[in-house]
Amino acid sequence: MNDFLSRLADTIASRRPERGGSPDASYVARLLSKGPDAILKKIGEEATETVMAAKDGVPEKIVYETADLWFHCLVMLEYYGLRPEQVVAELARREGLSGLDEKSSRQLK
Ligand SMILES: N=c1c2ncn([C@@H]3O[C@H](COP(=O)(O)OP(=O)(O)OP(=O)(O)O)[C@@H](O)[C@H]3O)c2ncn1[C@@H]1O[C@H](COP(=O)(O)O)[C@@H](O)[C@H]1O
Repeated sequence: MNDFLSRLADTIASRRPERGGSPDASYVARLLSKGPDAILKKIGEEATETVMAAKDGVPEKIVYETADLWFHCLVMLEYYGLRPEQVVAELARREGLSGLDEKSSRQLK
């Protein structure tokens, strides 16, 4: 999975206008060239569509909308010069740490 996300992130990075991505030929180039407000608006829309799909409970719709959401998050990460490997590394750092334990340690601080 990590390999695929890395490859997709590389494709997205290659669509940066300064790397020759053309807004006429590429959805990603078009979205990157519109800037952060347009990218973040798409994430908001896709998050809402994911929630609605989950409420409907149709597995294919949940997978489809979650893919749209993840994809647009990858575009957002690229816009800010970040990589999916960094998100996976953060999840890996949390592996085995109960969310409840983490929350109570924060409340002690
Ligand atoms: N995985 C995706 C992917 N998932 C979703 N989308 C596009 O994201 C858009 C989702 O927006 P909506 O569903 O809201 O549809 P819409 O109403 O047409 O969108 P808007 O006009 O509102 O932006 C659609 O145009 C989808 O085609 C994607 N576009 C590209 N990719 C990947 O990115 C690569 C590079 O794409 P290009 O930059 O277009 O070459 C592709 O080879 C794919 O691997």
